[in-house]
Amino acid sequence: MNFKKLADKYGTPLYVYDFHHFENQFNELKNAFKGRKSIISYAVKANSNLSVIKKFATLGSGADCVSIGEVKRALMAGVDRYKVIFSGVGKRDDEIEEALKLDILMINVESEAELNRVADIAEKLGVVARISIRVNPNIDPKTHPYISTGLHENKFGVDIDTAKKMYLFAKNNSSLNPVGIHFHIGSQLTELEPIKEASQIVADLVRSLKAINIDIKFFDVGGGLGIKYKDEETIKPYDYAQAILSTLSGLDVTIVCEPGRFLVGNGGWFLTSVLYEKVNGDKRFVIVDGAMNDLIRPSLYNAYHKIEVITDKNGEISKANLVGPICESGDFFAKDIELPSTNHGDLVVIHSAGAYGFTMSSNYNTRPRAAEIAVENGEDRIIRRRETFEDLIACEVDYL
Ligand SMILES: Cc1ncc(COP(=O)(O)O)c(C=O)c1O
Ligand SMILES: N[C@@H](CCCC[NH3+])C(=O)O
Repeated sequence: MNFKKLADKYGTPLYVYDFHHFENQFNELKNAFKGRKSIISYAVKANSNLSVIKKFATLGSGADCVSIGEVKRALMAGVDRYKVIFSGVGKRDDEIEEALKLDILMINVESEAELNRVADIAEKLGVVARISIRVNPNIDPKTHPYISTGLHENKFGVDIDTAKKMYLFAKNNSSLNPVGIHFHIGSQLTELEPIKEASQIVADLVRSLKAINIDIKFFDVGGGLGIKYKDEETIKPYDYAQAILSTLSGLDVTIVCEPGRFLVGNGGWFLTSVLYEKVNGDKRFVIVDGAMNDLIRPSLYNAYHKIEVITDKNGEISKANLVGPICESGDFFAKDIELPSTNHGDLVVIHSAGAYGFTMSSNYNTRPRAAEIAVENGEDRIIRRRETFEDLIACEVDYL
């Protein structure tokens, strides 16, 4: 990837995506489930650019969505409505209503109270709601606490006993059709055992539901597959699939898998340019034109992203903090890392920025968000133009 050329052509800060990487990741995971009925439903939250979703749609992907906005993005991008799932602990009535009207595969319900709302809204509309229930298996996924979701202390899903009650309620309600079951224990998972354990617990629940004539068709294992940011041992898709399949003996279910980060994380880079260097006491800072509003993962999770500096200055390498222009001390991409001495305008490439990069960006400090570029078949094209000041104030009224 010629980052310098792309930065010169489109300016910085800039997100660059390699669509071939996305395709390879998708195919590797899909092939891991070969021979079994499976749907890969891309978790749109990881990178919701319409062109990215469209790329996955053309590969046959479904979409895992967490707002009606994401559902609409998925459908606009050409995802088959019968591969769209709508999850989330706090769906509004209007979101549930719209999802039912759009006739997507299933609404993934996360509480008894929500199930009642879905039933009432479906009845009012005169439709039958296909639902799945998100089970919280109380398994420690061994990841960052902010992105752990499968423990009872997390807000997601319901415990097994509540899930059973909900399935019985759904079975006896003519506006509900319980077609699926779901779990998702966390993100950036690098250990297989917790996934297998969770899958076993949920598969056992499917068996006990079968015994009372509740026939689950979609076994949704969530997302969470981790990627290599630094030197992590990651889970191989084949081993992942085998671990899940080993829990499903005797069950005729379609496996639904909702990866986000695995598909796009390492196919994205964030490009930013050096503005200045300075030294405060004995602390060296390299200040760039990108900031925490563009890529918040280091500030929010202390996440590691590999940093590469492209410079022809032949200076010394020394420790520095790589920081942005935002008025927060938490605005950094890396702290105390070895960086070469730089010139104004040198390019800094931040790796593994394809997932939860642009989608978590904001306009803090009235900073227009970066442009996004797709690279495919040796060609680059813009898939989101850089925001302007006018874009940022477009919704503001009554100020004159
Ligand atoms: C329900 C659900 N599915 C899928 C994902 C995608 O996760 P990841 O990007 O870790 O694959 C998430 C986010 O963690 C999620 O909450
Ligand atoms: N935003 C997180 C992942 C959250 C996954 C969504 N449930 C990250 O950047 O790692």
